[in-house]
Amino acid sequence: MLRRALPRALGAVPCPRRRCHRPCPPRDLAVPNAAWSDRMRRHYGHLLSTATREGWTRLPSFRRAREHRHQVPWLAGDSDSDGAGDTRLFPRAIEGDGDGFEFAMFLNVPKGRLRCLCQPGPFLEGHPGLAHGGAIATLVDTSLGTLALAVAGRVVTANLSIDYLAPVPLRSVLLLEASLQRRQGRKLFLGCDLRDPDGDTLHARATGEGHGDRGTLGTRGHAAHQGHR
Ligand SMILES: CCCCCCCCCC(=O)SCCNC(=O)CCNC(=O)[C@H](O)C(C)(C)COP(=O)(O)OP(=O)(O)OC[C@H]1O[C@@H](n2cnc3c(N)ncnc32)[C@H](O)[C@@H]1OP(=O)(O)O
Repeated sequence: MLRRALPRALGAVPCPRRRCHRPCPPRDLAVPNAAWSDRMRRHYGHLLSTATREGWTRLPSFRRAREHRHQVPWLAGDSDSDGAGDTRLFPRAIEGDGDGFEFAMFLNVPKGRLRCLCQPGPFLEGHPGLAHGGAIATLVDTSLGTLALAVAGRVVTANLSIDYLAPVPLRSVLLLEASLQRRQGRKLFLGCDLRDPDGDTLHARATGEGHGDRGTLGTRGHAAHQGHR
């Protein structure tokens, strides 16, 4: 009992597979794995190689929201409220490499932009062979949410609107390009396109609205984002 209680009391993360209760360092999931297609690897390599020169930062990505706290300390919610600690960040809930959402994000705060390279896996099926609309919405919400958090601090999604323009085949490669469009008080208005990075297909276009806490939005956001008002 002590073996289980002690790591939790110290804030250690139990092994996600529950095979042991030794602390596990969080694994960065936004890096190539065996399930990434050659196309996914090629685009990732290109984004990574040009990132620093063009002012983009690759964001690490972990299984649980709280594992992002050092990087995103203004995540809403209470990290103690998840009881036994067995939580998953929704787009990272499917554990098999390649089965769910494979994605890597690149952020450019001064420009108010985020890129998300993604490969939807077979467990995200809607119509046979095609990605579920809810899975696409998850990618959109996660991308717009991450951008909003980065530029403005503590923000939640108030509104999301998606035009689904062309079906997304499972295991395809997609590039989501998001940008902050404007700000109005505590509200952030964001938009994104989801495209085939090698072709002309625009799969989806979305807009989202994020709302900040009273008193939060405007301090961090003002400093980071004067150019986007
Ligand atoms: C590294 C890890 C990255 C993880 C990224 C994850 C990103 C995930 C992001 C999410 O999915 S967050 C989860 C989904 N969202 C929520 O759970 C939000 C739940 N809703 C709320 O908390 C509140 O309803 C909300 C903060 C959105 C609004 O509450 P307020 O108390 O600020 O609203 P209020 O009634 O005072 O209205 C303020 C203004 O907002 C407007 N408003 C309220 N709700 C709205 C709405 N839903 N859509 C658009 N506008 C809205 C309202 O009309 C009004 O406009 P005006 O100022 O012009 O009068």
